[in-house]
Amino acid sequence: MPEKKLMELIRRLPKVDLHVHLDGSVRPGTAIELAKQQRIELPEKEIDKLLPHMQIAGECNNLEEYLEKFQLIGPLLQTPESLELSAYETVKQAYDQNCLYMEVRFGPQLHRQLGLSLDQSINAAITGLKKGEAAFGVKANVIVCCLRHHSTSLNCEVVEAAASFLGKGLVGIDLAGDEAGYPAKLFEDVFALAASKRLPVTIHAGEAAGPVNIKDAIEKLGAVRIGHGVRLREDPDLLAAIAAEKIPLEMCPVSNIQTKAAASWEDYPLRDYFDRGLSVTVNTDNLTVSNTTITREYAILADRFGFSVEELVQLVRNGIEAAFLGEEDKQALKRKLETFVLPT
Ligand SMILES: O=c1[nH]cnc2c1ncn2[C@@H]1O[C@H](CO)[C@@H](O)[C@H]1O
Ligand SMILES: [Zn+2]
Repeated sequence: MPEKKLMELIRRLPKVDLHVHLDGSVRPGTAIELAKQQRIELPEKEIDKLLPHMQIAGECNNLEEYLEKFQLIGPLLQTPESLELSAYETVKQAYDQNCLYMEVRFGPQLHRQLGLSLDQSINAAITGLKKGEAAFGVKANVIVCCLRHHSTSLNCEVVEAAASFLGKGLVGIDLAGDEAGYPAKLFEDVFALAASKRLPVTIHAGEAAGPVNIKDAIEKLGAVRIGHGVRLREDPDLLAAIAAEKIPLEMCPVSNIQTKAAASWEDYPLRDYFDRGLSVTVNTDNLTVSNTTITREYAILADRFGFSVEELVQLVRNGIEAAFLGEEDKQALKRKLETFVLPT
């Protein structure tokens, strides 16, 4: 199929995105606008020139370098208004790609430089998502991130705050940041607290470090989903266990190649994991930093890995199944997906 036709077909396919960071998805034009409003100096004032500061363009050697692209946006997202607007626009961007449902994550401790409380920052993100939900009909919930370089006490504060929003627009908790520098086992106390609050847990693991982090995320931190999990194949026994337990992997193809979680597309294990029956889901990670859309992610799978439309539909189904939603909501999403008519 010609590339343009394939892209349009995939854009029309109803999709979900369970792994997308708010701060990595702010449109560059919005960043310029936020800087103007808040009188914050940016290195460049035009979108084209600003982009390389917010986006992976050329070489990126590892996750650490990838995470440097978040530095510019941090100071711009310190007010309820800026968080709300970015959340709203993330839903708009998902709507443009015919996304039915999304879980948008961010680290509330990163947005307190001007004195916001955790509750205020979480509330702002939820308000933006719910306004987006009302405007565009895309269902959207928040996941909050603990950060690997933060102390146990800062992360426990996030757990406590998250618990008070559970079921009110917040659906889970995550651990993000520099995986190579801070292994999963350092966070047992934080996630024991999360378990006591019955917060659903997903953890970034097997992206910038080996499979032991995936194992620890599940066994020691109570993760019921894994962010990325690219390096799972390095432990065949663990891979078999995760397949048997149907623990979903939130894979983000474009980001996974940029961070060198896999050395190249030839070496990317998503197709292999899918064929082996793992619950593979497809997500974006960061719309701006990775310069991607959910359509682009699926198109790459069709183009490079020969996924048929039926197989792409199965990947969306996996995403719905893995969502932090109740059965009724999942059924409603599945019904919407089934209305998609395959071209003959
Ligand atoms: O792929 C990733 N792996 C690990 N951490 C990430 C990734 N993308 C973003 N963040 C981190 O999560 C924070 C909250 O959204 C971001 O500020 C960034 O530091
Ligand atoms: Zn991520």
